Amino acid sequence: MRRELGRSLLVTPYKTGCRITPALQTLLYSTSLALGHRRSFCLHSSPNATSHSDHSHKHIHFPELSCNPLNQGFSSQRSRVARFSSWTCLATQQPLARERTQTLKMAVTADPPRQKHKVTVIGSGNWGTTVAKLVAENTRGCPDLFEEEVQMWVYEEDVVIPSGSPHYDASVGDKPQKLTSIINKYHENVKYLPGIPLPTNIVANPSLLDAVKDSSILIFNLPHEFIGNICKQIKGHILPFARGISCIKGVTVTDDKIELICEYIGEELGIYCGALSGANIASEIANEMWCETTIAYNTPPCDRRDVNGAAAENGHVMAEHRDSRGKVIKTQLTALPHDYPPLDHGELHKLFSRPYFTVSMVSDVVGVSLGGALKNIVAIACGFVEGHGWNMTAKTAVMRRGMLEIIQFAREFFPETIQEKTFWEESAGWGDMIVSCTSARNWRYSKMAAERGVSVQEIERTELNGQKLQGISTSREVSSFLRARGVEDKYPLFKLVEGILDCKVNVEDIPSLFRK
Ligand SMILES: NC(=O)c1ccc[n+]([C@@H]2O[C@H](COP(=O)([O-])OP(=O)(O)OC[C@H]3O[C@@H](n4cnc5c(N)ncnc54)[C@H](O)[C@@H]3O)[C@@H](O)[C@H]2O)c1
Ligand SMILES: O=P(O)(O)OC[C@H](O)CO
Repeated sequence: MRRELGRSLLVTPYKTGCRITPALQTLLYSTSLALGHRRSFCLHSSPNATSHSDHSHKHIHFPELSCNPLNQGFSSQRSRVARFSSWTCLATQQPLARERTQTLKMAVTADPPRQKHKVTVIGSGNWGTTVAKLVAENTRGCPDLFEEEVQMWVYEEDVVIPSGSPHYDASVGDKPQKLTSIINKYHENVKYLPGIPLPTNIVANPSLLDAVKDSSILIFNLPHEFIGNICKQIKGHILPFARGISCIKGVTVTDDKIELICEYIGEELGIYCGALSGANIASEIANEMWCETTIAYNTPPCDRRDVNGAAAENGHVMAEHRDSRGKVIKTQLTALPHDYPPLDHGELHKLFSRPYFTVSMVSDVVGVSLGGALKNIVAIACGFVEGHGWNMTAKTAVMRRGMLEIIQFAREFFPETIQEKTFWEESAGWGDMIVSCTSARNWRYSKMAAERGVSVQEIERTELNGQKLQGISTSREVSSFLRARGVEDKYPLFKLVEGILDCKVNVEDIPSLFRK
């Protein structure tokens, strides 16, 4: 085999009986990715095969080759076999040497994807807008996979542009304007992410149903207390094969049942939804300061493609997908149609990763979701401790004990699938714990509350300009869930935070709680 890098030309040395080794397969595949084409051709290693039935040989994904003429001798629509006498490299439009190619057989197992994924971000707060920014940069950079335009649903508000803003218009003065109009006109979310220029392919949309229409990728990114209402509104109005990623840090507690937000979304909408979480401060990422994150996504069986990129099945299929408790989900998932590009770890990586945003793909939705949700309770505890006047040593003790309670919680309530290494190895684990207890909002504003001697809720109302502290509601939800099961004493730190929020416990009580 010879590869002329300068011309991006791939030439294969197939001769009669030539075997496609795993090493060759890997090289062909990586070369095809590097060339950036997505075609679903496969070559057969049996050069003398004359019919469909002969092709029980190894297939390779060989996307940058086209044959000429393409439609010669196909035996069926979905699995086509033909003899071709000339091959063309799509990247160079050069024919390949005849003697090297004339003995090849080719099968086309699927038409190349014709659709592209349309992406909608639901939510436009500090993190919602930041994620919309990085995703929009990527949809622009991957036009073969994604539609360039990214819809961002905005909870509409009237906003006054302050006179110090470069977007202040004296003729409008202090008259309130719609936040969506401001974002679409100035490409800046002046309320939730001021000072950050947004890509022009983000469209702020005040209509939730219009924003999600025809989108195959839904990114949920708003405070967790609003997700129930959002799901109610969009249920039945999204593509049946849409897939979700939840960037929300929280849990859903209903009828003494605790659910991961991503699974709650999946159940409510009848789709599959993964989770993104990590040590991520929105304002830093919006300023393109480097950080890491973790995405947990278990590609549903019905979406899996074969090695050539072809869909296993087309249309509606019964999918046996398992949830975080190891049970087959009740929802009947609709498979991603085969004329859409696949949606697996590789594609999600392309959608979210940026030079300043390193993405690690995993399958542990429990570890990623609980790490992100429960660390907010610990961050509030650290804020109280520091506001009280104690320093890093006390905070470190709180963080360590907090992590132990998170792991204990995961073991106790999601024993079937939790992978504890997520807490140690991923950004969604210890990474998020550290950043949240040293520089994020839950820590910062609890500290302020303790210093001023007022409640955190009051600080949220007066200081956060509409932003939310997820730790307050998560603390209450988790405590009520633990109490309903009679196990709250096994989680002294979680119990303590609820007690301080309710002004029933003081920070000074912390050491005695742990002595017990
Ligand atoms: N900000 C961060 O640095 C950060 C980082 C990682 C994860 N997160 C998580 O991302 C999620 C979203 O947080 P955020 O920081 O983008 O939000 P935010 O706290 O900055 O903003 C609050 C948002 O809620 C919206 N809102 C207010 N009332 C609403 C209603 N009734 N219905 C729907 N929306 C309403 C507001 O319009 C605003 O967009 C949270 O779960 C948070 O924990 C945040
Ligand atoms: O600002 P917070 O406290 O909502 O936390 C933001 C992120 O979750 C930190 O990773």
